Amino acid sequence: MSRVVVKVGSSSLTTTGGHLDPERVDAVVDAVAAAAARGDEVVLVSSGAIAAGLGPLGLPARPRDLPTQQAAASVGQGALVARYSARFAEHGLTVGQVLLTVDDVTRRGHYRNAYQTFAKLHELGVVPIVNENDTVATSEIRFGDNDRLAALVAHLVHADLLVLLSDVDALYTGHPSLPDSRRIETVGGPEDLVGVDVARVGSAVGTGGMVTKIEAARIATAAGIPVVLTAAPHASAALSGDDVGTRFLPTGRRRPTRLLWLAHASETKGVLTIDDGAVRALTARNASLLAAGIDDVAGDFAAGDPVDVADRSGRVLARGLVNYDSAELPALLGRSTRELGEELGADYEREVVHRDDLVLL
Ligand SMILES: Nc1ncnc2c1ncn2[C@@H]1O[C@H](COP(=O)(O)OP(=O)(O)O)[C@@H](O)[C@H]1O
Ligand SMILES: N[C@@H](CCC(=O)OP(=O)(O)O)C(=O)O
Repeated sequence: MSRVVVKVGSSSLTTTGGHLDPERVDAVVDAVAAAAARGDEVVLVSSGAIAAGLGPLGLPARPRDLPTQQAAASVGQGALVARYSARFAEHGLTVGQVLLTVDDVTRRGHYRNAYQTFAKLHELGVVPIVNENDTVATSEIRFGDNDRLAALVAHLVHADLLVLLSDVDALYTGHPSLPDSRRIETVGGPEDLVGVDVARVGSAVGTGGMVTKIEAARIATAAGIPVVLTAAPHASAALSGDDVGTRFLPTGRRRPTRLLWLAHASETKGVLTIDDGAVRALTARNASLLAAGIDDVAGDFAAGDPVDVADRSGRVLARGLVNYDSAELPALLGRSTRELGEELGADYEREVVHRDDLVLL
């Protein structure tokens, strides 16, 4: 038995007219249901909420402004899940909708919640259908794309495989419409992507094109999870382990889950610039970041927010969840923990970023 995260893009589920294409949704469901029948646990990360909401709202194209995108997502997500529920039910399977925002997976309490939700759904034999919570996500808190969301979910649920389904059957050396472009069968590491042209944009309804898929594959493979990228009609073959599409091999080992979210999912709210001694403490000794090693604070953040940690040249070397508000930090900079404790009370002896909340990049 293996645990698989399958991500399907907007262009594989909807018509150009902005409606769901029931036959294509059904084909994805049938492939997932067949894998579930073999004993696999599948999490489906499905885009398509915005694309499926266009037709019902009479919108001719994907709107540019956030409020209209949110409205379209609100309409389309319902239609999407209704169709999924109906088709999975024909296979005797129940689906559960999971809508995530960045906060759900970077804040400690929320993160545990998300993990437990997936664990319970699996225990109950439910197929989770995940999307970003587009109707409430604002521009600052958006994952940005579902390819990355799928990679992070794959890590969260300890998946053995991530399958990215798109409207193109593989990664090609250049845009697939160009005559010289060839299919890339295997990507063993970043060196295999040198010279591969992914610059041209994707479909009209999708968001990321190939760039976000490669980024998602990088996140998943770095965490030890292999990735197969192929077209939706090959879903069944990909889930059976056949040689289709492009396979990205693992390049690294699993890391603690919450820190992976922190490294890849969060939009940071500020920057702490640290001195050379603090750089050494963080990188060589895995130490916590103390006020004494901080030169400068930029941004507007509250305790608990994710921030970048940069050296004096401005290079970002770590990310962490900060323990103080941006307003109270400047008065603490450069001062020892003991001094702060004596002057301001024990509450000020806490690290600025605890090492458990810090991930080196
Ligand atoms: N080197 C490449 N190999 C494959 N596809 C590419 C490449 N460069 C750009 N693309 C484009 O990326 C598109 C897939 O991205 P996108 O439309 O965002 O998909 P989805 O909606 O499935 O997330 C393909 O249809 C293709 O036009
Ligand atoms: N959350 C958005 C999808 C965003 C997205 O990444 O789309 P796609 O590039 O088609 O995977 C939606 O459901 O419309």
